[in-house]
Amino acid sequence: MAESPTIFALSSAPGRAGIAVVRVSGERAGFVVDALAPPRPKDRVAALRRIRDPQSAEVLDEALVLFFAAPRTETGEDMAELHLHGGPSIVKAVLGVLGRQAGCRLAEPGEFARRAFQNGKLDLAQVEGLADLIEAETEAQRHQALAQMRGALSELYEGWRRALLEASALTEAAIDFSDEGDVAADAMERARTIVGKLEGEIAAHLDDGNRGEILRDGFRVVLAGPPNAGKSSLLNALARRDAAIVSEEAGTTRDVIEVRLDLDGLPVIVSDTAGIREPRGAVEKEGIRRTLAHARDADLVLWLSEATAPLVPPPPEVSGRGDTFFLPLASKIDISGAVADGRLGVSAKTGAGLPELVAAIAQRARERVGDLSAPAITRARYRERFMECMNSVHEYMNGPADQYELRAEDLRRATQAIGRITGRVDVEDVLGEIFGRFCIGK
Ligand SMILES: Nc1nc2c(ncn2[C@@H]2O[C@H](COP(=O)(O)OP(=O)(O)OP(=O)(O)O)[C@@H](O)[C@H]2O)c(=O)[nH]1
Ligand SMILES: [K+]
Ligand SMILES: [Mg+2]
Repeated sequence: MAESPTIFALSSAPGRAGIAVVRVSGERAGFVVDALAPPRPKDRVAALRRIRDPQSAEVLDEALVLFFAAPRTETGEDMAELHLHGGPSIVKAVLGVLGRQAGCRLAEPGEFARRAFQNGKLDLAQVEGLADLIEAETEAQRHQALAQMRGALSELYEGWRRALLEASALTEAAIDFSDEGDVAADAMERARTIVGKLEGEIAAHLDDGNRGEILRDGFRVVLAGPPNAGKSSLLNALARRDAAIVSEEAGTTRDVIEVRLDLDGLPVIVSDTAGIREPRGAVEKEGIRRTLAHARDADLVLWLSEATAPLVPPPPEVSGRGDTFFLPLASKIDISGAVADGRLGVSAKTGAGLPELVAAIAQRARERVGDLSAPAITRARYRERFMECMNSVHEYMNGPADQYELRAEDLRRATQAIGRITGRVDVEDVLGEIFGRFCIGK
């Protein structure tokens, strides 16, 4: 087999910085250090070295250099790190010299993680945990991503896959002993017990109120209500900046405007929307359509109307999904004073009621996300595979038990569906999609 190219990339953020870390991975990583920064440091020991262009002998920088021998490395290959001074021209020069070394080329996005996967260092669910960890903005997101990267989901899913393999072995035994009716029936009965237990566990995992995905992607709050209720003013007060245009003219907001907040470590996305009324013109009509579409998908709709006006009844898109998704608010209580009709009163102008509102949103988000330590589905990709798995499991449980071959096929499909999540089976098709979303150097 031809030697796979040695890859390199800037792994720290681009731009001016105190330090820039360039990583190298592959069979030639050690030779690269020998050529650019001799002598090669001892395995896993940092050493200060001059970085030179081996052709011109020009000194490019003085840097900390590390060499890590395979296989105890992140990618499973030989790796080197150059901790350069973080000037863009130094980084550019060093990357240029690396590109001229035999067998070396710039890494593609996600290629370090891809090699870690291919060398069995991480499975796919762990790789996706790593991607989430890099993206994490809040504490709870970081916890969830770190647990996933360290294998919390992988262990759970592998356990289920092993149980399915055990049931498969029993079903195969039934096929082998099909002319000994008792033995075959007994094996099928034991397999059925295993699959029945699994069915319950996966059903519970699927029926999680999307809490893992909400934590990963954010709890979606939509501000809606009649025009001029003060929605944009409230958004700005929550975001503590002028994110949306405010004016006394009804129908100011047309496009949906989103701000991301960190409430108690939970990611919350608040959207300001167009006021709902009989639209005047095509643009406002489209704005209202967008408001209603967002309200239907929201985890919580804040229905805002002025404190002095009685509660305007919300459209069914807003109220139809029940109280869990709906919180009525009374705005501008600096003018009217408190309200007595059960609405939570707020003033964007004075800030009155905002701490209570923030607490109420955080409370709802916490309820939806639930126990943060229990592993939850974090991606639609996993949910889809589990639905496939469950279809086959249902076939298995409900199909005639004495049709052993058909039941064995059900289990094969169920096992394969779970295997696709962690990358145990034919995964080439999903690899590009997953690793391509990483940035270069990861
Ligand atoms: N006194 C007082 N005035 C407010 C408050 N919030 C908003 N207003 C005023 O009410 C008017 C409408 O505010 P917006 O925030 O634009 O209302 P909106 O609901 O976004 O309006 P549309 O986008 O047109 O639907 C503006 O003149 C604001 O200054 C408040 O808490 N107190
Ligand atoms: K307005
Ligand atoms: Mg507005």
